[in-house]
Amino acid sequence: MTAIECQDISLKRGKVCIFKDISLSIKRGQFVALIGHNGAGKSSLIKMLLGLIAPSSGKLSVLGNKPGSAAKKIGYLPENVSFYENLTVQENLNYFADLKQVPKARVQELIETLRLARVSNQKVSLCSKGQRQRLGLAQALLTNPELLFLDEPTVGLDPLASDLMYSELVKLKNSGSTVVVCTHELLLVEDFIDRAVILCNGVKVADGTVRSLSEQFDVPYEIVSSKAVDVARSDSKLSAFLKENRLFCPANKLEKAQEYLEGKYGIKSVRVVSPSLLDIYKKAIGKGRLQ
Ligand SMILES: Nc1ncnc2c1ncn2[C@@H]1O[C@H](COP(=O)(O)OP(=O)(O)OP(=O)(O)O)[C@@H](O)[C@H]1O
Repeated sequence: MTAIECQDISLKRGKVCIFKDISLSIKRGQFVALIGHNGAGKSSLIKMLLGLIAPSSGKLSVLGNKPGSAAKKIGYLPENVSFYENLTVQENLNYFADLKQVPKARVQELIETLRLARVSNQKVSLCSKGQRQRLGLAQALLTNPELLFLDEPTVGLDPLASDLMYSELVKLKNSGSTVVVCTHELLLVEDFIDRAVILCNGVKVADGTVRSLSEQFDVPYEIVSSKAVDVARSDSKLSAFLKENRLFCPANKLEKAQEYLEGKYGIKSVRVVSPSLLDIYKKAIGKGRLQ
């Protein structure tokens, strides 16, 4: 079952083409990062999937419906979330819970889970950035959404607060929901996602798992083993992978190289480090900018 299906969607504003011919299919239960440079079109794409803006051309469906028609099943944490500043954290959540016809017990549950209990009776105007973001997440999670969009949710958060946010998102994903997060924090997000979609100048330049993107953009894995580095120096099958005394192996040759190291040299269970999303991003964006 797909959560999001886009076919050749384009968005124009006047003469400006914000994005062009984007096709995207996201399965239910996937955790997807939408990444790209400033102005690449990420927020516009999310707004379109929420039904807040209409595409200029192309077809799209969200949870099997027209965007905007399954609002109760969809959560959204915008980039700049706003609240009733003179109401407390709890009063704000109660207000949104009433609007969305959600029982108050859910508000209490989220206050506990997202560690907002200490500030639940504090006015939002007095909340810190991190507390506001957690409140934003609580608001987005009120209906236990089947699909959740988050636009730069961890900007300005301390490392533990970011980690808490992503842990909650993984829990939501593990319960079967689809999570789409738009972010610049590649180092932070790479451990949590199933897949990355990279936009550049309004064009989708990459889409896949870290493994598949590593193959597509030729960003190698590293085999971290001093024994393997030693044997590679005098083995013509491995020496091409040596770079400054480190062993970098293309994704599509990784298993073969490991079998070879074990079979020929008895070097077992080497540590393998996958390429970072940042390295993949640099290559993908480099190619995208040349198009
Ligand atoms: N209503 C509009 N009219 C004209 N141009 C627009 C409009 N809305 C957005 N844009 C332009 O579309 C492009 C994409 O904007 P968008 O906010 O989607 O980018 P983004 O990838 O989310 O950027 P950032 O990472 O900076 O948040 C930008 O160049 C922006 O100036």
